[in-house]
Amino acid sequence: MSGIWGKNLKLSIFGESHGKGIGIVINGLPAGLELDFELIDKEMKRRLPGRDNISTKRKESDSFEIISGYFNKNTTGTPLCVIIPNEDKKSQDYDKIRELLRPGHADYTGYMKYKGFSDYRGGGHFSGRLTAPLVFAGAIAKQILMKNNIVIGSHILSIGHVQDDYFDLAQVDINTINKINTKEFPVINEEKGRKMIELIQEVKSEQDSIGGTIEAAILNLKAGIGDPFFDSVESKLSHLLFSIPGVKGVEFGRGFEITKLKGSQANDQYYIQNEEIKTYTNNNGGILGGITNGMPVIFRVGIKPTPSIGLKQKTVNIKAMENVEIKIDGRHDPCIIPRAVPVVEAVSGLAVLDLIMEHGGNFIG
Ligand SMILES: Cc1cc2nc3c(=O)[nH]c(=O)nc-3n(C[C@H](O)[C@H](O)[C@H](O)COP(=O)(O)O)c2cc1C
Ligand SMILES: C=C(O[C@@H]1CC(C(=O)O)=C[C@@H](OP(=O)(O)O)[C@H]1O)C(=O)O
Repeated sequence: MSGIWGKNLKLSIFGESHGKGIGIVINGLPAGLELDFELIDKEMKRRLPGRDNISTKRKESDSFEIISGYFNKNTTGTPLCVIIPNEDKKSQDYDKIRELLRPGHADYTGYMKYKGFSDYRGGGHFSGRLTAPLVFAGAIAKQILMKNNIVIGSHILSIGHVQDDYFDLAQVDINTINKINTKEFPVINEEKGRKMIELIQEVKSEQDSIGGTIEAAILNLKAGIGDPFFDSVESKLSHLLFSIPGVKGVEFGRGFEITKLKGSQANDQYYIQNEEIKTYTNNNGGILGGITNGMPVIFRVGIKPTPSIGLKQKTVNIKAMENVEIKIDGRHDPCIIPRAVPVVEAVSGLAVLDLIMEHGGNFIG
């Protein structure tokens, strides 16, 4: 069942973009955790739609209600369920095109899988809106990880061809992350950040959209976490990262660039610092044999241009079985990347928490 994920920490997401609400049930949280609502609010705001002129105009507050699993200001250890109401639905935009398949969105595949019965409004269950509950759950994971000194940070690495500086794979540290965290538009090179915003505004004025990449780092994961083969750290992270709508690629360390190197250039050579084993370089992104090696875990996520664009496109009417043209009105993100940054961090936190729980629950708390 696609809406359920996890081994030790189990997630079940539900809802549709234009239904009553969306939410998540989190199983496996430790009992006795006082939730950090300031952190949850902060993370939810980073993802919020309708917040600036480079995101969708749909205005949601993403205020949430915890239905179960929280009592007397503490998690109970039983399933924690949260609901986020949908407040700003404009379903008439979708009535007009209900039989026309939006190129690049999940209209056709969803129609085939659910035999035409799925809620098509606002992308239904496929909508990027369902990343709101993921951010809620991720904020709880981040809180638990932070107690254990594990920090996750990320920046926008590229929008179209405009490229930010890369993380220094072996040297990225808490100062780098803290500096990015203070920025509204999270980039290392602010000049490049301005160019990215200009590009998003340009494609928006052309009724088009643009894609890009996000680079993320997980700091202070001890060596020895993860498994070979099926539950490798890369597999666990990728599973959740590819669950984010619009994600088309994930690469670790030097990524595909490593294929162009010789072994002598690619291998991360060892040294000892303060009785800890480190590597001079971090081309493998902190993972060897599916297991953490104590260096920062670094990866990049590639996200496609938003499928719903205002420009005319060729498509079909699935009821009439006719070739037609489609022009999509409505409130769409001209670029998904800025709003996906907290989502990438959230799902990474959830994957890491699940991995760590595998290594003994007493690590948490
Ligand atoms: C935060 C976020 C916001 C998104 N906003 C939009 C949007 O406004 N319009 C749209 O067509 N797609 C948007 N998407 C992408 C679609 O949901 C996604 O492309 C679609 O469900 C098909 O899934 P796929 O691209 O993974 O194949 C968004 C995705 C995310 C993560
Ligand atoms: C509402 C959100 O984003 C939505 C994601 C989305 C899609 O197709 O993914 C389509 C748009 O929905 P609507 O047409 O109803 O405005 C976005 O606004 C959100 O992220 O909270």
